[in-house]
Amino acid sequence: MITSERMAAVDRNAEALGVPRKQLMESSGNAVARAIHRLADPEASVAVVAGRGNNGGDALVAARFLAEYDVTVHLLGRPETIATDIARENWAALEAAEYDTETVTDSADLALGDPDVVVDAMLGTGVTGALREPEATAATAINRTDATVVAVDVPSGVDADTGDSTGVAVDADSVVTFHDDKPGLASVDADVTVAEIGIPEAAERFTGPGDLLALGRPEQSHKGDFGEVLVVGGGPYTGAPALTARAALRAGADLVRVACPESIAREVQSYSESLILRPYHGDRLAAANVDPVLDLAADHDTVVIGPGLGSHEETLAAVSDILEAYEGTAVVDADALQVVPAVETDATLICTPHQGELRKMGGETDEDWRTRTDLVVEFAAELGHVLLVKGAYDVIGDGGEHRVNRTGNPGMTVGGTGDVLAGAAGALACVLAPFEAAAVAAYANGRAGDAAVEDSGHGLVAPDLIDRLPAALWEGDE
Ligand SMILES: NC(=O)C1=CN([C@@H]2O[C@H](COP(=O)(O)OP(=O)(O)OC[C@H]3O[C@@H](n4cnc5c(N)ncnc54)[C@H](O)[C@@H]3O)[C@@H](O)[C@H]2O)[C@@H](O)CC1
Ligand SMILES: [K+]
Repeated sequence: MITSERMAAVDRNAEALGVPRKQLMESSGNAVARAIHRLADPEASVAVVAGRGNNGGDALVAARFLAEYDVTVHLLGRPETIATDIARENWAALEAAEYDTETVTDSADLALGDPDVVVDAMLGTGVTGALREPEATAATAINRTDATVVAVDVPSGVDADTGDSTGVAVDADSVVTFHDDKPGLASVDADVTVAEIGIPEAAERFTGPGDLLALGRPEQSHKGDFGEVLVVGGGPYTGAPALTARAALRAGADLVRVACPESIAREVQSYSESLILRPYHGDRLAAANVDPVLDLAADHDTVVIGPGLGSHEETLAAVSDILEAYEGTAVVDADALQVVPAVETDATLICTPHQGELRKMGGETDEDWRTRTDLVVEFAAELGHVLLVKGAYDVIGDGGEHRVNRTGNPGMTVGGTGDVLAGAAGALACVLAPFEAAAVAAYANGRAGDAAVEDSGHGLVAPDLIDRLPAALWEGDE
């Protein structure tokens, strides 16, 4: 099963892998035509009803694969209003080759006749709300025919994710859907065929630019759309929590506060004036700080706990107590990771170990790490949390899904890059589901590292990544 949002991401990733949308449209149209070959005898009459989006584009392609049939293509709307280049190109191809085409600008003008087959390609995953005109009238007209109705991707008017329809929807006999089944089709009373359209498996397995689509564009978001992050770190180390907090800010968080021992507050502040500190009593996290930190945590959208905390027994016990009582979303990094397996919590944790830390948590690693994503998925399931295991290939797993990130470079083994990643994950977890936040953070962090190496060669330091996070998250790669 794949949601519309994930489908759009995978489609974008396929494009980045060298398989552009127009190629996928060709495969989709071909698959629809093959379904018609199975359903109808040669010379049967086929009415293709195409909308102006890519769903319609699929059917415009299908028309070219139906030479044995008597095909008429009805385009709903003027050709100039076709929404995408690739659909428009396929319309132009039909026109140039003098296919039997009609444009319908007024719903009253739709003359379907009495076809043997109707191809419903008005709307697919791009539908929002109830069908408007001329689509609504066309849906009623389609439902009134005695034809076998073949819907492209989803019956028009049906929401691919929920199966809901807010008004009239096409009553299809059969549905040819692409790449993977859609959740909304479960409630549709029709034969559903899933057609492979040549999307490489890597477009789903590897993070790519499509994974960033869920973030939206910076101009669409406003201050307050992201969220507030609390970094709980520092003690024996002072640089780590500062890096984490600065990374969270650059990854979009509206506000980041650092809870650290008062003994190091001045030094943490010295890294950046923009950091807001909430110092707690003492020189390392300990039992007395648990309640004040929990109070602070309750006022934030996410918490990042671990960077620079050290592994003093008292500190680890305090981390356990905090995680047990906390109920929100937390990124757990560095020394704090080792307490996670024994912690019982209602919190949603994103754990970011490297392989050494993973072993310390009781997880299994393998030399051939790339092919052993199952180890991460299984251990994540055992923990009940999201795992982001850092390495040459980062593996992100949540017990069900997994994704592999291959951005980044050997220069990133330098200290502090993990702190940056944890901060980015904390910020992104304010706006994305935990698994997505972890995947996008890994992708962007690696991309920032790649950009840094490209700009200045090797000799990378962690702050180089921080400066490049906004571009890595919000700028296209074409
Ligand atoms: N990876 C993918 O996502 C792929 C998608 N493909 C096809 O592309 C389709 C999605 O294409 P699009 O994103 O262009 O979307 P659609 O073709 O589903 O619809 C977009 C158009 O419909 C209009 N519209 C939206 N809601 C409406 C309503 N309630 N009443 C009337 N008009 C409405 C929009 O203004 C827009 O012009 C899929 O369903 C599938 O058929 C395939 O070509 C292959 C790959
Ligand atoms: K459709």
